[in-house]
Amino acid sequence: MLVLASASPRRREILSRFIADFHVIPSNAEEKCSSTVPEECAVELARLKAREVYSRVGGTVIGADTVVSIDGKILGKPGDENEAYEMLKSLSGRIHHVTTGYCIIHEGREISGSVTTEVKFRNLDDELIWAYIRTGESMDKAGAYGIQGKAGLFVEWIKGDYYNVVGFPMEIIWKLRELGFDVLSR
Ligand SMILES: Cc1cn([C@H]2C[C@H](O)[C@@H](COP(=O)(O)OP(=O)(O)OP(=O)(O)O)O2)c(=O)[nH]c1=O
Repeated sequence: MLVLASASPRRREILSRFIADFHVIPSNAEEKCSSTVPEECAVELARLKAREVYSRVGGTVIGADTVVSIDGKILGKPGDENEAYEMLKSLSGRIHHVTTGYCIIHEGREISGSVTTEVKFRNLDDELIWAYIRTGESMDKAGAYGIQGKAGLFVEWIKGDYYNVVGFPMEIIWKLRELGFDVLSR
C-alpha cells in the first residue's frame, strides 16, 4: 500500500498523474523544526510527517514539506493577511528559493532528500499584492503564493523543477520508480 502523508490537494493531484492507486492520510505531526537551514528544516518536517503516518498504518509512506527562503530567512505559511503582504513584499523583484524536503519510508527504510528551485519575481506594487491577497490564494501556501495559480504572473523566471515549487518534486516520483513502482501506468 502506497500512502501520501499529506493534506495538500496539490500533492495528491501531482502524485495521481503518475500512480493510480494510493491512499491519502494526512499527518498529525506538529510542524516545528529545530533547524534554521531551509534544506534541513524541510527534510526534518517531511520525516516527522512520514514517520507519524507510518507508525499508524505502515506500508510505503511519502511525506513532504515545502519552505520558501530569502536572505537565509524561512517563510512558512502566512498567519494572516498582513504577514502575507510582508512575505510578498520581501519577494518582490528578487530571487528566492523554494525547497521541498521529502521522506519515503519503504520496507522500514527511510529515503529522504530535498530539492531546491530558484524563482525570480517581478517588481510587485502594493496594489497588485493586495489584489492577490484578496483572491485568497496566499493563505495555505509557503511564501504566501501559489505559482500554479494567479501568482504565475509574478514569476519572471524559474531555475529547476517547477513541480517542486508546487510542493511535489519529480525526484520523489523518480525514487518511487527506483523502488519498483510503475510510475507511468496511468
Ligand atoms: C511556493 C508554493 C507553495 N505551495 C504550497 C505547497 C504546500 O502545500 C504548501 C506548503 O506547506 P506544507 O507544510 O509543505 O504542506 P501542506 O501543509 O499544504 O500539506 P501537508 O503538510 O499535509 O503535506 O504551500 C504551492 O502550492 N505553490 C507554490 O508556489
